[in-house]
Amino acid sequence: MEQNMTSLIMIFGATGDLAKRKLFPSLYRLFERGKLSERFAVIGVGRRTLSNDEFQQSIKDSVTSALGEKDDIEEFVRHFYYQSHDVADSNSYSALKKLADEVDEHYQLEGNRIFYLAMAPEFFGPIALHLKSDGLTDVKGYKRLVIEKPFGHDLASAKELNHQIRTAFSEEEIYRIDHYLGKEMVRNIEVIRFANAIFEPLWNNRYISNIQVTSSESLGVEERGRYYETSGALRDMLQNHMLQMVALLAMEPPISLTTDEIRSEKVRVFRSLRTIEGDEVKDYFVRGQYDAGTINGKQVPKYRDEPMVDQESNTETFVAGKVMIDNFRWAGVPFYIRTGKRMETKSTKIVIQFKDIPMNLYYQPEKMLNPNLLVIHIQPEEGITLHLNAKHAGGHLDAQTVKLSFSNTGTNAMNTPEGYEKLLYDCMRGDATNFTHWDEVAYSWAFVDKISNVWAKEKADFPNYNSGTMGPDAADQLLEKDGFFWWPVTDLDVDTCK
Ligand SMILES: NC(=O)C1=CN([C@@H]2O[C@H](COP(=O)(O)OP(=O)(O)OC[C@H]3O[C@@H](n4cnc5c(N)ncnc54)[C@H](OP(=O)(O)O)[C@@H]3O)[C@@H](O)[C@H]2O)C=CC1
Ligand SMILES: O=C1O[C@H](COP(=O)(O)O)[C@@H](O)[C@H](O)[C@H]1O
Repeated sequence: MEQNMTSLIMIFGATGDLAKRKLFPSLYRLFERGKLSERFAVIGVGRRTLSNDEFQQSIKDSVTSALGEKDDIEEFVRHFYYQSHDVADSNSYSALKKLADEVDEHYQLEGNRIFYLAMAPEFFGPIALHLKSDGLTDVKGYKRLVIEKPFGHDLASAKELNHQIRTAFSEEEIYRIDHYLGKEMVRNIEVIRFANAIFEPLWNNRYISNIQVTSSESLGVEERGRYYETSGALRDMLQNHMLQMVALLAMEPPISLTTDEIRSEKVRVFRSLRTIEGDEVKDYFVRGQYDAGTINGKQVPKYRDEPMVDQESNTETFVAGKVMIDNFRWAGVPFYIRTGKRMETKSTKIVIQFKDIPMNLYYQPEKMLNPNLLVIHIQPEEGITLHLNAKHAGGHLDAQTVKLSFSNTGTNAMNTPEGYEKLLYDCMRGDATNFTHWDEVAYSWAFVDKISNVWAKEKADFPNYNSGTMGPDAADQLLEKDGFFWWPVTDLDVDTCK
């Protein structure tokens, strides 16, 4: 794999929220750890007028607010330049090219360029076309395009966008960000699965009864009402982050750990997703929208009262679904997924529930033997918990749940890097494994479009869950009718499992 860390990083949208909250602190952390070569530079692009000094000050502010005061911050920000540039204005790309060429020469960047599009998605296609037509991609080093979500609004618009960016960049040069793929424990899924003799033989429909993936947020839609109204939880979270986690949980072992091999196994999972359409949608998927309620003792408004949200909005802020993977390994095993805003707590967890043993010798009639669970804690805590049954010391032979727990937070708290830091580093190294390939995007949109098409035609009975709860009752009924229930995410905390 290429390890050339010498690069010019051009961030389009450098005055925006994502750049300030995630990208600049992540770049700083790479710098601090010595993972950026001395020969790197960043050109920030935004519409507003800023001098280089003002831009560098905004970088300092962003790093300080995320990571605290840093002694070497002046040295870091010296690598940053700013260009005021309206991406819709075809004439201003020549000034950008001139600056890029000068910076390239000054730092001897060997013509290596990363174009990071941290802007509203309607700009992605036009920027990519201009980068090519105005010669910014005409370099002797590598050129890579990092593109933020959402990648399209549906399959048709995603195809159109893909077509536009493919005129300027090859598939190998496109890094579609899914920041969940930068999370430590999401990356750990394949290691837990494929490096443990005790799990791999059991990882199939003979031993697993169901898998639950929850990503709950206690925050509401905040200031993103305009975007969210056109998106909803299905497009915002399920089409990308949730289905990516399902793919990692369900894929076959790759023959090697190369980008192509891992991607092709994930694509095979997407191809095996059972299509849910028409009348079936209500049997497999539940949508919700938050009402007012109380979170952490604080009263919060309903979704329809959030800024830039329609008073009659039909947008879902919660989605739960039963996903079936129709292949030899997973036939008959439901993957239940749910995600939503203004839920009880911020938590992303995966629960693998194993089937019951054929006969239970160790229970009193009123006690049930608990199923074995493997819990993968993605965030906020990071770790793994295995729920087993064992005898209490000194007691009778009655089985009790005991938990074997590994807490990543306990051993590694200060070193757990932000997902964006890892993904930026991967991109600089030329490792696209944890970015989404076009085929994954296309299959996931095809799956999601069938659901959104049905929902778009029917007015929902919203709001249907109170803020501070785990979603509408129908999400519980989705599992109850299969004889299951959602494992409560709060009781499964890795830190409480000693
Ligand atoms: N914020 C987040 O947490 C997340 C964001 N994303 C994605 O990242 C992308 C950016 O989001 P976010 O940072 O929140 O957006 P913001 O609205 O905060 O920032 C938008 C940026 O685009 C610039 N911009 C807008 N129009 C133009 C134009 N015509 N020419 C040049 N620059 C322009 C703005 O510059 P100026 O203000 O100077 O005009 C600003 O720097 C989106 O695709 C979003 O979906 C994905 C995951 C999380
Ligand atoms: O992509 C998105 O993710 C965030 C949740 O990310 P997390 O890392 O905090 O779990 C979500 O709030 C946002 O709506 C969505 O666009």
